[in-house]
Amino acid sequence: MPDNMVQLVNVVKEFEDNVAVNDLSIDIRRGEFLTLLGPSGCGKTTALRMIAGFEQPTRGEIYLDGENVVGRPPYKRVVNTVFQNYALFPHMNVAENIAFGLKMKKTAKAEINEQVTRMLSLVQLEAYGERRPNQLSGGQRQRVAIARALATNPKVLLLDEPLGALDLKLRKQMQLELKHLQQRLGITFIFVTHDQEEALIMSDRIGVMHRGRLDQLGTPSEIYDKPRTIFVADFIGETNLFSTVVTKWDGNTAYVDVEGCSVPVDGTGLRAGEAVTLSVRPERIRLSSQPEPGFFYLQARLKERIFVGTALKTVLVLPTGSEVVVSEQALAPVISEQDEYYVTWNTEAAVVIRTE
Ligand SMILES: Nc1ncnc2c1ncn2[C@@H]1O[C@H](COP(=O)(O)OP(=O)(O)OP(=O)(O)O)[C@@H](O)[C@H]1O
Repeated sequence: MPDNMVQLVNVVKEFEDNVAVNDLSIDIRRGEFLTLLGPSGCGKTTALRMIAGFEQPTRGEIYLDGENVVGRPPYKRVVNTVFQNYALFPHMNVAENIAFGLKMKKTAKAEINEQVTRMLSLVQLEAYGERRPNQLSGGQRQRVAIARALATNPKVLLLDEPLGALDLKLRKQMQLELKHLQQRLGITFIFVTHDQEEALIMSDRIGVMHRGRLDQLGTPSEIYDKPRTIFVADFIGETNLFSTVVTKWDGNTAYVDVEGCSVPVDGTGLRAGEAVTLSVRPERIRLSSQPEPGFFYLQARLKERIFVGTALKTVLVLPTGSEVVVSEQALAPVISEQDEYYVTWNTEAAVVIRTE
């Protein structure tokens, strides 16, 4: 049994003169919750539709459970899809909706009934079998859509922005529900979203897509803490980017110039004269009213302080006019309000991104 449940090998999808997916290679493990994350138009839905069989790749191969499925229609693949708009049949009740795929497969009636009961209980809708979709809330409809997709026992469930139509509170609740459901079932989920927080919360691994390509594949903490491209650093969470040059290198530590100040960074793989970008998360920057002894500092002018519930965000302006954002826990002792501040950070807080 291959370890990888889904494999895309150099997959390209062209629509007339538009390249929607560009040389995408990705291995998705058995039982994994993998999210394809990226802004609108980056190609994530097209990638999912090719795995489902609704689109065929222009070039490249797609393997499901070890078998090349290019050219095979959706109903002959071991996958099922849940869409954002539920796509439930309005004239059928919940139980009939869930039974639909099994009926098409000519499953025996007793077995269908058993499976429908199992699925209703899985999504906690035991009492709703007789209802029509228009008698359900948005969250309940989406649970029916998930139950319907799981009823035929697919090896892979594909989910295309399935929580997009729900309000924020319900969406957060469903994120955890779906994650727990996936853990209980142990089947592979491939989830598509443009919401980075949703991806961080739910996924075992995230593939960040940008202009049809996979920019980075990693665990949520790898993607957040060690972004490999400027796009990933900027798209996931909030960050401060400083584009700079390595001025000095002594083996372990390199020094880069930020606003005329020599700032130490991890020197691994760098060389003097190389152009790099530093990414420093707002919560990793320290703000003080005096320079901290033993640390480099950048002097900055206060622009505004914004209270965002759990955090206090401070926007400062550096001498060259660029801005830096610092985020502190709202409960942390607030230093007195003044016009000038000093900002610094620990060496390991700055992620060095090599500029290509
Ligand atoms: N059937 C099609 N014909 C022509 N172009 C298409 C077709 N489907 C998608 N595209 C184009 O391919 C690119 C990728 O689209 P895709 O829907 O995969 O992006 P996405 O990342 O899922 O975006 P969204 O979140 O907005 O759905 C876009 O430029 C889109 O316009």
